[in-house]
Amino acid sequence: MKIAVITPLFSRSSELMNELTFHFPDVKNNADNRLKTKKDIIAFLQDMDGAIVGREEIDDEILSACPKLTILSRYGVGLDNLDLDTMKKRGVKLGWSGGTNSNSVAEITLSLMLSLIRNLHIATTLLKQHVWKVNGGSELTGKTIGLFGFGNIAKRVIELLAPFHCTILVFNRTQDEAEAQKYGITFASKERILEEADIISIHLPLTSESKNLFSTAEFKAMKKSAFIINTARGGIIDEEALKVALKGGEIAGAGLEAFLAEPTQDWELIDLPNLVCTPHLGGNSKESILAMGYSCIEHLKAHFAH
Ligand SMILES: NC(=O)C1=CN([C@@H]2O[C@H](COP(=O)(O)OP(=O)(O)OC[C@H]3O[C@@H](n4cnc5c(N)ncnc54)[C@H](OP(=O)(O)O)[C@@H]3O)[C@@H](O)[C@H]2O)C=CC1
Ligand SMILES: O=C(O)C(=O)CO
Repeated sequence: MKIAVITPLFSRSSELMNELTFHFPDVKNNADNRLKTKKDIIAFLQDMDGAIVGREEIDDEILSACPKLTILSRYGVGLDNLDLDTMKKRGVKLGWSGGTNSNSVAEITLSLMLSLIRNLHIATTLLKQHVWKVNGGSELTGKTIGLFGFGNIAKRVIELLAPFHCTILVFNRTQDEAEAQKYGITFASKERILEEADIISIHLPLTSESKNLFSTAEFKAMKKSAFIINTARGGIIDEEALKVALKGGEIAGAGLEAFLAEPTQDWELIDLPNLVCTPHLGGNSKESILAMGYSCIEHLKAHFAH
């Protein structure tokens, strides 16, 4: 079987590459990230039986040009870059690595929460400019947290928040009351969360329903003292509206880990003092790099064993 590794992130780990080539000796690797266009991806995938993909866009045009492909194993969790309908139509299987990076993202979410509420990002910036200004913010303990999504990452965030005794309100598509009791949360409407939350954190996939879920009206409905965090996908927050809200003091601050365009070039947004930001590193701890990779290899092994 010929396996393509499209995402250069996978081959950062020699352990993963060794394991993959042990099971599949015929591996083509995009280690130097040279696939820049759709044409490049098609040429790379053309003769392949399976592929490990990161966040590269794989659409109908690519799939129809690569008829030998029978599985895409996703190195990561979000599926917004894959045309799932076409994959189904063409009988291309999906290897999904759900949960493999949830602790990693949840820890970054907690870091962003603490940074925002205790002013760490602002204090760091000022001190590096040799300005000694003391503003220790508020404590996270006892605050009301609004989570959008109740999947693997949101549930891990809830577990990590346990020692902080927060009130946790959750907006989700489906509402399982037994799970709500288990996690000690309350399902709530978007409106209630906007009105009551001290920190909102987004853990939804990017879909047509979640695109621009947070825009001007939502920021106006939030408390002026509230913060918003997005570790999910750019596009769920309207970045133009966010800039206006952050500049105008409609909300107190934001934590962004995912951006509309990545790498972002929106320096007007990045330079805002009440923004704390990371370059989409949430799912990339040493531990999750291995967990995502081994999950991909297991998908390929199971698929080609049949
Ligand atoms: N920054 C990073 O490095 C990473 C970012 N991510 C992003 O985070 C997202 C969430 O990850 P994860 O928790 O693992 O995913 P899960 O699939 O475990 O959870 C997704 C949750 O979103 C809910 N949901 C889906 N669509 C809607 C909707 N339209 N309205 C309300 N709720 C909805 C689901 O509801 P239901 O219970 O009904 O299915 C589910 O609770 C990923 O899709 C990805 O984009 C993921 C990993 C790493
Ligand atoms: O798993 C994901 O979806 C990520 O964004 C990180 O790789």
